[in-house]
Amino acid sequence: METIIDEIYALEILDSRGNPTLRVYVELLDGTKAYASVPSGASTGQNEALELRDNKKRYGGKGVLKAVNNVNTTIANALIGMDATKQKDIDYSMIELDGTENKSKLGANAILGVSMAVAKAAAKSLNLPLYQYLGGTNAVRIPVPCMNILNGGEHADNSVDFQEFMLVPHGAPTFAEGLRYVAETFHSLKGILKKRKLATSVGDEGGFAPDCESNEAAIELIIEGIKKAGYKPGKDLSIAVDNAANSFCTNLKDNYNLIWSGKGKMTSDEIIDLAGEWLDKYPIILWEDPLAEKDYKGFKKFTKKYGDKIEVVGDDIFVTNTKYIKDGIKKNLANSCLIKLNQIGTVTESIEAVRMCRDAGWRYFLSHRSGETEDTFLADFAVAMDGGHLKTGSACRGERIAKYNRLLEIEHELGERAEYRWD
Ligand SMILES: O=C(O)[C@@H](CO)OP(=O)(O)O
Ligand SMILES: [Mg+2]
Repeated sequence: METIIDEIYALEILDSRGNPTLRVYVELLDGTKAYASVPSGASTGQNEALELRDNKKRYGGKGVLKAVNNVNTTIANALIGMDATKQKDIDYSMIELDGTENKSKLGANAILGVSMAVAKAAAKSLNLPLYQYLGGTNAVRIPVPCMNILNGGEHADNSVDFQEFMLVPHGAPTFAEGLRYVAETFHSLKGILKKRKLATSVGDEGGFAPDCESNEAAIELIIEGIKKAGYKPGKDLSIAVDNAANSFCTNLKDNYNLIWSGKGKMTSDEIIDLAGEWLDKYPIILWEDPLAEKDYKGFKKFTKKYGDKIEVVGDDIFVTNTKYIKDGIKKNLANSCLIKLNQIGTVTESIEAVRMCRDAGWRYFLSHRSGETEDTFLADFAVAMDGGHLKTGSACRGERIAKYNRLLEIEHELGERAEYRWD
């Protein structure tokens, strides 16, 4: 059969932070070639699948030659001869081959690279765009681009504790227009920052990283930017926040310390109340990781209080793992889950996580990592998963723009059939 895997090998390449990652190449018997590159996070959940690093001198211990070797030997030996269109069989063969709970033997980075490259090769061989191969003929919804416009926390060295402030162009008629709304606002915010003599340098995901007097000051700047660009906050564009609360919680449970903004120590209840004040004042429609990953009590309370009004997304708490999502659904810890392919390590398991959310009536939010490459797999995957929104950084970094540009291409290709809506 033509879609039989004939060759698999990996290379060590660099990601957007200048750290090593893997690119995996797959070749099929019919001569089809495809490759995929693996992203990497900075603010990670404790239960994420393991990213295998070399711990040697080169690249300060961050090399991935062990993972490359695992692809070139163990994984290649097992998968060559298998049918690339049998994604589930391929992914579960690797899971079995690894045999650990968190993919620590072969490395989730090694496994994911192969998983994505196999999907790309199969789609190419069948002459289907990747989004259609993975999502079927109904994969026509282009996700609302939640563009990260201001960075803090572990993604920037400024005085903002909350990691991400995103613009959500839900009032736009199409993806292309939505992208224009957010890119124009990005530039208008730049103008405001310049005028105030605030830094216009950017964080890891390309959002601005100025020193702000407080977290509130950051959000006020964004609202000013929206208005200056000629849009109505709450109508054309709203705001999404990712606290990434793990990064300012000393015990991952209930001991918060907002160092940079000077707010200092806060309890879980105080964070929840602060969010309530913000929700009264600002057009926020989505809040990710408002609390740390072990703060189940806080998450539950937050969702009970605000879950009717906004999308409450769990990232570090669920790590794209059905084991934790299932528990979260049972306990009503959130009403949405972030989906990051490398948190779990295979395409199949990411699809299973999406399916579990859908079955429970939850939303799911497709996401890049703060360390990325120019790979556009995520754009196609987001359309295939039909979740309606994705986050993949700002308007000024190539590795993020590659995904947005791919979505423009998909919208163009779908023409009249393309859909764009928030709900
Ligand atoms: O916290 C997050 O949601 C992500 C992506 O924005 O960051 P990182 O990849 O560093 O975990
Ligand atoms: Mg997050």
